[in-house]
Amino acid sequence: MDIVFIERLKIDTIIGIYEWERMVRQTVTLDLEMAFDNTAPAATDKIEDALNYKAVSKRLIEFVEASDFGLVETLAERCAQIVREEFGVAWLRLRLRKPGAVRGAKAVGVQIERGTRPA
Ligand SMILES: Nc1nc2c(c(=O)[nH]1)N=C([C@H](O)[C@@H](O)CO)CN2
Repeated sequence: MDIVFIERLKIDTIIGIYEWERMVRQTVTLDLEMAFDNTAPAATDKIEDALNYKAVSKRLIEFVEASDFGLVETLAERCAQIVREEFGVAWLRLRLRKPGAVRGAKAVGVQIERGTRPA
């Protein structure tokens, strides 16, 4: 199985369950591993045949910047849904970090896997 990945995509958004968190934008980061058969783009050298990581990144930035969820779980789930449905990704692993949310921790967050992992 091939993977196309995006590492530490930084996005500012409204996220959090506390009152103060509804009033300031905080940074989250996204790591994505997306299953994709890269044999076609490798053979044609055409971006149309590839899973375009720039296009995925732009779409997620647009979505996350406009969102205002309470839980990181909800935001992660919605991002995974967009990638799977709009970019035809059969399986993905997504890690959403919220740096600085807990004193003493470098980051907190969630990691989810969705879809069926190809052989
Ligand atoms: N499992 C979760 N726990 C917590 C979340 C969350 O989104 N998922 N959020 C918070 C607060 O918003 C926190 O990030 C502020 O410090 C607490 N626990």
